[in-house]
Amino acid sequence: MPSISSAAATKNTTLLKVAVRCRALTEAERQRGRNIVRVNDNKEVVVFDPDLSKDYLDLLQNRTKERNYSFDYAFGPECSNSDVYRRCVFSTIAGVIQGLNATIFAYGSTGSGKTHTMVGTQNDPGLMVLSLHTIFDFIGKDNSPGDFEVTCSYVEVYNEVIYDLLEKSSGHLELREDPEQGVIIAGLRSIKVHSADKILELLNLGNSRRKTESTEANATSSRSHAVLEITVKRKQKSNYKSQILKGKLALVDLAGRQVYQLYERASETNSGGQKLRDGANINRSLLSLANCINALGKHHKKGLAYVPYRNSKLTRILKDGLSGNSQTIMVATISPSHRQYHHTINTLKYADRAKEIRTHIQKNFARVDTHVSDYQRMIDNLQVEVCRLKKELAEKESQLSVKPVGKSADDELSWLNILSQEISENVQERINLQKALFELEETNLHNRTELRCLDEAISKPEDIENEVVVVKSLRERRQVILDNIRDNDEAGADYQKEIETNEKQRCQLQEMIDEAIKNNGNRTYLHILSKYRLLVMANTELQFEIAMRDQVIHDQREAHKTLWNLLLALGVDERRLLEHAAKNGITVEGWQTTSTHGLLGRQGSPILGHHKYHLVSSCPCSCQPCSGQSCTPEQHQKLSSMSIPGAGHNLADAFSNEQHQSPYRSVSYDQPLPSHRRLRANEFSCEGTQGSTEMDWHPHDRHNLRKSFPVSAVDASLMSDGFISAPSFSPKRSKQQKNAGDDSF
Ligand SMILES: Nc1ncnc2c1ncn2[C@@H]1O[C@H](COP(=O)(O)OP(=O)(O)OP(=O)(O)O)[C@@H](O)[C@H]1O
Repeated sequence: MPSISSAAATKNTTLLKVAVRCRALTEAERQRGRNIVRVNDNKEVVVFDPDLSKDYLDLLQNRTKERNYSFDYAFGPECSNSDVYRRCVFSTIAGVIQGLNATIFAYGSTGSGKTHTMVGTQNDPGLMVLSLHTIFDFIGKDNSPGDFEVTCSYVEVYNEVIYDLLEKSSGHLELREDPEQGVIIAGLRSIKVHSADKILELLNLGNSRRKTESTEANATSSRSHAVLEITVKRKQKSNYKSQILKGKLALVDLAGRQVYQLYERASETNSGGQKLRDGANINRSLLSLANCINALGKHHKKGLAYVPYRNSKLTRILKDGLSGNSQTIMVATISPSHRQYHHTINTLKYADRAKEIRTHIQKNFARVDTHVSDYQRMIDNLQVEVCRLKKELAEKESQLSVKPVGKSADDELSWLNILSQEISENVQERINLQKALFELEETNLHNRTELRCLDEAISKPEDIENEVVVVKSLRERRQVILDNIRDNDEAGADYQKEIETNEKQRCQLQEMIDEAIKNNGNRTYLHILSKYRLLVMANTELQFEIAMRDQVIHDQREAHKTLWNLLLALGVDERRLLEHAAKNGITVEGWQTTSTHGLLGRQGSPILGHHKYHLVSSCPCSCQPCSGQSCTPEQHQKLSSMSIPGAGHNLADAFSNEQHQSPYRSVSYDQPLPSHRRLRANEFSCEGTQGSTEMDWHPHDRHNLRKSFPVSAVDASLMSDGFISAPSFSPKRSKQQKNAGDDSF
């Protein structure tokens, strides 16, 4: 399975581009209000005080609510969608053809013009439509050798559930994390397209399925967030190599409602019932987005603040666009009406903060990775097995002669469906919360390290001459770090509470199942039900393991690349290095000693041989700064002995430094485990899963995985009764996993 990875070329850090677009007053607004927004010089936005009684003196004495902002671009009511596109989007789309990622999202209050900007109308097509035309224009004009493949997907996030807008009746889709591709939506259909017209057809189809509602502020207010993703793959072949460049464009139209709808006056929405639930979920996403923008905005000014991507599906989907590999453009839309003053200022405030957000851009190249594909295959097989069991279950249900007492077959089946869905959501939520805690700990680990360094520097400042000034600035930084640690700890405590709630919910579901089994005479039926349920959980667990394992592999690959580049930069004699490596039983694949070019310009990153990979990744060795325990003396000896000529480092140090970047490993080396991550031995009592889920992880990671998936008493009793077997991981799988584990740990 070819996997796409970012090229080894240096990452270019870039700032988020922010454009503000002010539409004209609508007819209704004109009747009841007046214009208080002015756009100057295509960059500046002035919002006047809506209170006309304020005068020049108030302005001088800073008593007015007039506000002034400047952005990368500003567009007034006279500008069309194509003006916005030409000036601030077009150049970014060109990059997508070259293998770069881009994200464009519209942000603003309800009725401010997000959908108009992103989707547009027949006469004034929006950014989605214009971008697609550009992509196909570029492809049509491209004369360089290589084939293009364009695919597209379109999803909506409604009530914190993801639906495929290109499927007639899409089920719930789940998010999965891949360290190389970022967050991906599992099971999402990606359709190959050959022309812009075809995508536009799909876009229209998807838009017709999108959930909208009529509000006072907007007759067709979007109730869901929509994400259109276009992927452009370009296969390049030459005599010597073939590679795939992959650019990705995400175009996002956020749902209506205000970020701060909680404070919104009732007169503006008059919504109730189901609408309130939608509103709460829309707000959850928008609030999370606003919180992420806040955290990212201060990230570069301040210390390491935790960015709460995990708090909503939307922010998880947008994570790459907000801080990863993407050139991102935010189009903040505002209304000029004086009645919208607070919404306008709120939007502009976030747009202003977003100007500080940094992302990086680098080209994405494909490479073949059999290691990950093995796992992918396992998941696929499990999914096939789940489908088969589902079918079997449905057939069994229809044939059942003995129905559960007091319930019709239909009732029973829908009960099963609801329960399965709830169990799946419960597990997903727990995984998400556990990951959030991992990340929080990682962030605070960095903060605490910096705090220690600052304390040392404050106690003995090196710059004696400027001591007062230096110590003052160190103290300020110290305070920022302390604030971040406190904020992160608070967020951690919240996640902890959520995990407890989630556990309680799991127990309730368990009780419901226990009850049903007690009252039900049909054991064959229960056999299938329970096996099905276990398989679903096993499948989810595998996905979690894969995500974590991939993360570690990814970090190690990065470490390898860095190390080899470092060696070359230091002028190491390649031949001597290879000889030395060979003497130590280390093989380096994909390395041609005759070449005089830099390593990564030649064949991509060399893949280290099996033995070496094992050594490197299992080496949280005792040399500084690592202080782990799992490196054997021989392994450590081998790594330490590989000193780099002319440099005061050795390989072990170089790898150790990189290793600390893995969010799943570093916490466990030198920090005591927080209470929520400690093993409770009796939770992992399922005989059947032992061995099958045994992984070569750091023990703490393994414990966490197991803690996330305690096997139920019901399953255990059914197993002991011989009615069900353990989650069906085959011995082959165990072996594969073990080998893979050896490979990477
Ligand atoms: N720049 C513009 N030029 C002309 N009309 C516009 C412009 N922006 C918005 N409108 C009109 O204003 C109304 C509301 O716009 P739109 O539906 O795009 O808002 P929205 O921000 O997407 O709202 P919601 O968040 O509620 O979905 C629509 O009738 C739209 O046609």
